[in-house]
Amino acid sequence: MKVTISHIKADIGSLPGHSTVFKPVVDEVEGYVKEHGSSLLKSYYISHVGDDIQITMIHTRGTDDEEVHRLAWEAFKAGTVVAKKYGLYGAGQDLLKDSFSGNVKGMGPGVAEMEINARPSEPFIVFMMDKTEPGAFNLPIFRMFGDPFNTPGLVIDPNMHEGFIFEIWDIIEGKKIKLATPENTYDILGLIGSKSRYVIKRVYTKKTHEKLPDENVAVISTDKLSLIAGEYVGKDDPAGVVRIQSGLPAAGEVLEAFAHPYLVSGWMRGSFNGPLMPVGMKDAKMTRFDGPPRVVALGFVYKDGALSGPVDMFDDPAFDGARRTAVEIADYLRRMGPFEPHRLPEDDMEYTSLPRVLERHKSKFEPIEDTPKGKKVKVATTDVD
Ligand SMILES: O=P(O)(O)OC[C@H]1O[C@](O)(COP(=O)(O)O)[C@@H](O)[C@@H]1O
Ligand SMILES: [Mg+2]
Repeated sequence: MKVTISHIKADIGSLPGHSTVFKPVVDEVEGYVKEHGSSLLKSYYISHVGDDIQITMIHTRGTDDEEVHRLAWEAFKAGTVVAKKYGLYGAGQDLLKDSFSGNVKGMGPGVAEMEINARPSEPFIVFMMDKTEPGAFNLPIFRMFGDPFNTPGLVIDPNMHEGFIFEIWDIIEGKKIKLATPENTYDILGLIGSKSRYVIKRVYTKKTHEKLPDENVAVISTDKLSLIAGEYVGKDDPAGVVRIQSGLPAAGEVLEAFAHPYLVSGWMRGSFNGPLMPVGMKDAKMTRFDGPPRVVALGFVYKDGALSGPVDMFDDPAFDGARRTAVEIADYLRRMGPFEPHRLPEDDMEYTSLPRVLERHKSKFEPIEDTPKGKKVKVATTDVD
């Protein structure tokens, strides 16, 4: 039986700054989905991380379905009315267009969706991040599906041993490529290490890919708000859906990818590198320096139209160590103030509000005589005999 998992999220207002959602707004979004979604959806779940409201929907209408996307859009619109009533900060922030036109893609909300042939037991985990960007998923998704030091199933389980296919998007030039592990491992890493440009969009199993080319096992939202709006309008806090078990990484293998709080771009004003802290829902609010960036994992099982769960997977003392390390890294980095590498490199700052500040000094720069002008050069590669 084919089903679609559609996860659509947006920041439509928060309090007191960009810390967390406001219950009456979440209730309004939930109420809208409940009232208007009954004929469209088999099941749904509303959650939130930081200032983003997250709608997980199960239906049989396929990806990019106009009515499902409209439902999410209108639910966010309804929530925005409540956010405005209470004067919440950034009310309606991610709804970048005035009216819905067929699909929420390119309109502000983030979307991660996949149409699957549901297995007899269909367990999956929804990961939701705040104060970071889609490329923050590159490292953990690679570790889950490509790194045997994270996922022993790649070595031990004959159903995983062949490896996986990664679909990688160049979100600056709008191009994509599929590369497979283990044979293209180094090339994949060569691309996805540049996480502000190359982002993993989907993962496929090799076994099913030829016969069922659309059947994916992981999908990430890759929407870049700044590229859509043409200016900085908050970060592009991403979400992802990862199917697990039975020939795929186990629940514990996908969670393990977050046990080391690696650095991601985002945090304060979308302009700083900071550690990604795995937290349970009770800690999914952004405080210190508007962060640190956080990730929540909700585990579900789908069967015959119904969703069981969720289980709040990072709400577990086993991740206390990761949280402690994240706080230590935050302490260390914060001492650098506005300096790189705590602050993002110059190229990434183009997508923030800094250019507007520096613009006023542009005409005051004077040439320095007799100084070679620096320009980026390509390093020649030497052929090895
Ligand atoms: O200039 P403003 O409107 O106060 O916005 C600054 C805010 O933007 C943010 O980068 C927005 O974060 P989000 O991407 O989660 O919306 C916050 O860190 C910061 O408080
Ligand atoms: Mg956010």
